Amino acid sequence: MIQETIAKIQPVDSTLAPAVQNHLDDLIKPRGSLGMLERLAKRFVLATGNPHPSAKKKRICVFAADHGVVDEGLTFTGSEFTPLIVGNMIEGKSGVSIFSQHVGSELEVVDVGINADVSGMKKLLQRKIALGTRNLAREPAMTSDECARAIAVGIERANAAADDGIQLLGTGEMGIGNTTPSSAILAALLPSSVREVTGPGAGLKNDEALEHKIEVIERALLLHQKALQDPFQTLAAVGGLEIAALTGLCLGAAARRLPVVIDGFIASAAALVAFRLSSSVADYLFYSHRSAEPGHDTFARELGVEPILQLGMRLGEGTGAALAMNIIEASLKMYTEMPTFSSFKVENTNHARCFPASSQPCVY
Ligand SMILES: O=C(O)c1ccc[n+]([C@@H]2O[C@H](COP(=O)([O-])O)[C@@H](O)[C@H]2O)c1
Ligand SMILES: Cc1cc2nc[nH]c2cc1C
Repeated sequence: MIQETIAKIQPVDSTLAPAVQNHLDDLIKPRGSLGMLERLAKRFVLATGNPHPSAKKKRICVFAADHGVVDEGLTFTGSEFTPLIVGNMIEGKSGVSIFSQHVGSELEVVDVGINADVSGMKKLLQRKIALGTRNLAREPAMTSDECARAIAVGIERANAAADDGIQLLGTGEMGIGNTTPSSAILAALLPSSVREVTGPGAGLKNDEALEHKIEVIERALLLHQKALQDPFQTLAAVGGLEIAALTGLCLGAAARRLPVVIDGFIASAAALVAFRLSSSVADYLFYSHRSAEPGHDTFARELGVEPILQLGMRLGEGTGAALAMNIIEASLKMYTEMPTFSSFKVENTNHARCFPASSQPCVY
């Protein structure tokens, strides 16, 4: 299923880019004056191939799972918070539930590996693969089979969204301990030093706790050195079930030409794996916000991506993805609803781009 999906992912047709840019430049406004909104609309039109784009139908897919590596004492809270927050999510009470309602997005919450019996949570999609991962500091977090099954759940949810007519997908996750596998993935696949991509996650007691987290990840990367040659094996060795599902969501969505908003730090690690499996995935991804988790800046710089919001957020769950969805939707309304110079039969004033007049070329 994974290889089949990857085979379907096509790069966008960049020969359409000049026509899209011409339309943006014909909209009745000074050229480039809507800044990033213009780039967002262009990316969306190219991703979907639809000259009349819409993001009215939105869905955030949250994957939840636990992590054996919490045994190393790398988190402020215990794994019991994972089912607790997931319970809040499905009852409309967590950060992502409130923000997704605010922006008019559907919310889907999927268990792929919570270390608790959550079968009584009726609004939770039950796709449990294991009761969390194994401790990646001592052994591979997942078997290849578990990792492939988690990716397949993500692909399944992307296909379900596309079949339901969803026009914009957002990622979300919940999993105490999941910044550790995310940092390990970034360090292995960017690549970068562990220190540069490791931070406090949801919270750490003190600087020594951060040093301990760095040391555990460095040790894990040495232990799994062989696996790090390959993105799938890296994901299995040092990743997480929800991270693998998010990788699958990115792959599945790209195969269906369905744009995806990547939430913060953890989702970015999942997107990186997808990108390393198929570089064309990048054409379908948007990045909601600059996570306050320090390693996110390294990720954004190395991949040359442009997060939309900068609000000091580091909650995860899909909170940033929810907020950025409305901005992307606004950019599409600009693209489809704003009149053009041509329609008014007035001269396009865009040759007078700079004010005050300057001998310097304009940069947009
Ligand atoms: O996505 C982010 O930018 C982000 C940054 C820090 C923490 N989180 C959330 O906090 C949890 C992971 O933090 P930790 O310290 O338990 O590894 C997990 O449930 C994430 O949703 C999320
Ligand atoms: C309370 C809490 C809420 C969260 N939401 C996402 N990760 C989280 C971690 C904690 C600890």
